[in-house]
Amino acid sequence: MEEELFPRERLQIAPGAVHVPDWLDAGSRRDLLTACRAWARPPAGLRSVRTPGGGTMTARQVCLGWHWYPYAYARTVVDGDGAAVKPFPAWLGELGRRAVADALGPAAVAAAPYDIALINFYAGDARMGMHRDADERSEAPVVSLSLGDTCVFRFGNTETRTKPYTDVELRSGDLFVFGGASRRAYHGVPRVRPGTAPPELGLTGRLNVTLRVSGL
Ligand SMILES: O=C(O)CCC(=O)C(=O)O
Ligand SMILES: [Fe+2]
Repeated sequence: MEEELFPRERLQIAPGAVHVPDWLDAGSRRDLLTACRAWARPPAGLRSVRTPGGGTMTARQVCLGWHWYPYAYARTVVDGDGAAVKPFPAWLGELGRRAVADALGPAAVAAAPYDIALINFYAGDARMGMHRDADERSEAPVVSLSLGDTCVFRFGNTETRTKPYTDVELRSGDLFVFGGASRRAYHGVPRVRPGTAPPELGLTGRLNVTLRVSGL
């Protein structure tokens, strides 16, 4: 890996929202990618998400534990092949709890276990519009892990899709956690930088895994 001219430092972007660069070690990045490739296979595999307005999200998605579709959760892929959603593995929940403890401190770790993963795959210049993660009943922090291409992650406020917001570069191996006062903040991915994935990982494109507590 290329040396950074200045090491990237962990940064609180807003109260309860923290970016931790290079949180995943090399082995964990490889293991998570291998797992994502298996989860992407049918049944209940990677799919394009259609929105009620008639659009299609440019990032493709696969879910674990609960299936997300605009704008609710189900146990089967109700807007796809109808198959049962793949189980949410215990090791992923443990990773989520460790991430929250590292980013926000042990007191921020939710009592309820993580039970949802949404895995988004951004090919080429796919992106994601400003939105809130609002279909979970739990206020537990959302844990976001990134692999592959670098993106611009826009983290805003709880009131509007517009300014004020902060743009953060998320790179392969980075962790971003948002909970507390930031749990319902608008956020999105205005741009991915194609071709920026570190070659040693062997991923073309960008993967983002968010872990959530459903409260369902
Ligand atoms: O890809 C990302 O970094 C964000 C994904 C996201 O906001 C979501 O899945 O709700
Ligand atoms: Fe989100």
